[in-house]
Amino acid sequence: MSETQAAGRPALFGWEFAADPYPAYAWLRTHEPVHKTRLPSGVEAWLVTRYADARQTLADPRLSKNPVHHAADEAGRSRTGIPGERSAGLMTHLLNIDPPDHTRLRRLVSKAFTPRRVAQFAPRVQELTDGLIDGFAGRGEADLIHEFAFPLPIYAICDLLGVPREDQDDFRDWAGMMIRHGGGPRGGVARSVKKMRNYLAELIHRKRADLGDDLISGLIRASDHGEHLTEEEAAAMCFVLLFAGFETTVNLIGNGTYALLRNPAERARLQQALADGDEALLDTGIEELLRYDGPVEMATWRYATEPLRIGGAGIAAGDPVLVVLAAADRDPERFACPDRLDLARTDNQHLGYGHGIHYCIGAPLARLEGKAALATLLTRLPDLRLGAAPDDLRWRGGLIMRGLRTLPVEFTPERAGGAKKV
Ligand code: HEM
Repeated sequence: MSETQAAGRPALFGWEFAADPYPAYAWLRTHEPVHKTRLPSGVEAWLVTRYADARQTLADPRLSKNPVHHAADEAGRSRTGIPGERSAGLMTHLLNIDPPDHTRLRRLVSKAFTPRRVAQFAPRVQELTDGLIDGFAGRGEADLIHEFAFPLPIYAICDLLGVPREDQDDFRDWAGMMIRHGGGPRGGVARSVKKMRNYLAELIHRKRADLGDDLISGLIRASDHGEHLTEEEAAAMCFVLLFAGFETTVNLIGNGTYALLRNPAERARLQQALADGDEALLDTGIEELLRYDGPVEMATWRYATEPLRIGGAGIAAGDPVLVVLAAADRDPERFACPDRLDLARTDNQHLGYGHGIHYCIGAPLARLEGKAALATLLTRLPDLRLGAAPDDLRWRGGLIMRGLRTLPVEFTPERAGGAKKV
């Protein structure tokens, strides 16, 4: 790398970067596509920014998901995970393990996420979506993150797991603590994770005596039929479903709505298609919103188990590697006019759900929730508009996730429509 390139390299990880990281990623893709950086936490990691390299890296078995391969921590403790968690065993989950354990555990939950099984949730997701909109439709304004995007996925995941309705508000509070303090003061996160862990252990115990049709009961059945699933692994599974399925979906709804409000022509096109009863644009549109400004900015941590090369860069054994999905999905080598939002885009094999053996298991549920949320908002609140200037909006500062702290909106209450009969 020449001095001029180093001098021209834009700053990463500041507030300005959080608001719009795409110009910095475009620079990296061109000048240093595989770039070693020091993260705000002090950990050094490689950022992979080109689509072709990103896709290959996500599927490379020489990169482990197990933090014990992190060279910077000989004691085997992850400096990258949630604090206070490793000892509790909740971190021994799908995103932190490799085959054969990964293959065994993933097979156990994959049945819960077939498109057919997930489709059974459609009426409940629609009911939740309408109930939340009913809560603010008469007011003419709302914060769509806190009043809409945030509660929807948490209730949906609770239903999927089989958390009784009367306990779901506790879950909402714990999850809220995790989101609010993510990357900030650590005590709050550790406390809510501990509460969640204790609750899950107790729930698994209770379900054993009264099995139902939910995911936790399915996991218990599997463990009773010789699938070698320990109670700790079952709790870790519930935790990863919450952890991976919650803030991601919040951000799909938040970033997706924001992108539509900032692209009025595309939004009008989608609104018209929905009014005509044509859902094809919603199907391609949700994928485009994932590509254009997806919820997961970087895939989770990977560690080189041996020296290897990515896009010409030499990676040492033990080095952490972060695949920047947000950069790869705007790569002009792969996508025509990548910075343009085109809801009808069909050649759109984006990496928003990852790639390879860790590809998002919850994608069918996320699609269902994202489509219900956006279609219902645009249909019931036809003149929805931003309630703040874009420059006044703040983005969460975390490394992995990309999402807004708040999304103030306004609309005319008299024009708000009622819930569709399902
Ligand atoms: C729009 C919403 C979502 C997005 C963008 C998303 C994105 C992703 C991505 C990028 C990965 C791969 C991470 C990596 O390889 O480092 C992943 C994995 C995963 N996701 Fe999602 N996700 C979403 C929703 C969900 C939901 C709703 C659930 C479950 C309720 C879920 C459960 C999981 C799990 C368990 C994994 C780990 C799979 C494995 O390691 O085998 N996700 N997700």
